Amino acid sequence: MDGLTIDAMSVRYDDARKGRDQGPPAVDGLSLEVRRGEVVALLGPSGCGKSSVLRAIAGLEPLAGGAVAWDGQDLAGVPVHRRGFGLMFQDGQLFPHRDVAGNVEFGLRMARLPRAERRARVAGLLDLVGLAGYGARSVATLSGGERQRVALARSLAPQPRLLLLDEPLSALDRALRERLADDLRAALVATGTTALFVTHDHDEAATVGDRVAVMSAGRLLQAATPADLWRRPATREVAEFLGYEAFVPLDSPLGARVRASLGGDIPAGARLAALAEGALVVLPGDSLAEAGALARGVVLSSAFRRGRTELGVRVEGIGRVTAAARPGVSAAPGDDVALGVDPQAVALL
Ligand SMILES: Nc1ncnc2c1ncn2[C@@H]1O[C@H](COP(=O)(O)OP(=O)(O)OP(=O)(O)O)[C@@H](O)[C@H]1O
Repeated sequence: MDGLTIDAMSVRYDDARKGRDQGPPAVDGLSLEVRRGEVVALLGPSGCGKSSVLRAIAGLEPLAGGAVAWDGQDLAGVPVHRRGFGLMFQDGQLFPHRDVAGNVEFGLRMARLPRAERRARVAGLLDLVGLAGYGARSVATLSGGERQRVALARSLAPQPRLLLLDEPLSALDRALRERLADDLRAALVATGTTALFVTHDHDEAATVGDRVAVMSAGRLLQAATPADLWRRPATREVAEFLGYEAFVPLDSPLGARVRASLGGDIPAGARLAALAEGALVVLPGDSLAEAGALARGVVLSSAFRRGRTELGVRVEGIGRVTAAARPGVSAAPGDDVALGVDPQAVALL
């Protein structure tokens, strides 16, 4: 096997209050592979054990069970600095007394790379992360986003065989995070870097990762490409975590109408339709009889978000959902509306 193999990894912290080996482990028998050149996003809620997985891969945390291997070679007993892995954290942890180039160059000095080669590599990396010409700037004068770009260039500089990234964007504001997620992916792909990227944000995971591994309570729930994960979440828990907000049993009267609006394409064994935000669409006028209409609902709230009107609607048999309004459709709280379904935003479980 090429790249990283995590085989049934467990990580356990001693809890002085409960005594040794009490309670569930922080990481509980997790297996995952990251092939060479692949970027895998490890996605899960706060406290599910993502950072513990990274630290154990790096060798900063002992394994309570299982194994970590690189290219098929067990890393047990290999110290942190001999693993050839890089780490990047939420707060880039730059050296405040060095300028930008000095920060990026740090690992290359350690590796005793000749000066001319160091300079060339630093310039190339600053260009790659969108900071060409910033070399002589003091890091104290940089914005949060620029700092993380420097931190990325610094962790790419020694060409680690695996880069471990722990929520590197989570301290930034939303717009910046989205832009940096695109740039981060581009930099990893351009350098062919094998990477494991930890995040609690499903959009970020799908932007950065070739595959997304979903974790909950120390366990791996599913690993798949972003498109497969979104289309075929393995369980309701995965679907909920991806942002599916309502679930309709297919054998209910409402479920029958969801099936009808999806056409004939229902896999055997599907029991539940998961509706993403905006899967229900408010139709114009009094059009329950119109082809594609699904149900009626009462509008509870209305908000303009991301260029469209989103309505909070109460639907019998589902509860409160976020419905999108078709262009030209206006509805106010208290209105009784007809709803259709957007098949693209429905997954079957
Ligand atoms: N050094 C430690 N000592 C004791 N318990 C710890 C330690 N580090 C983590 N834990 C516990 O292990 C569990 C997993 O923590 P971990 O930091 O790996 O989760 P996470 O998914 O990375 O969370 P977050 O996104 O909030 O950083 C948590 O219950 C946490 O309280």
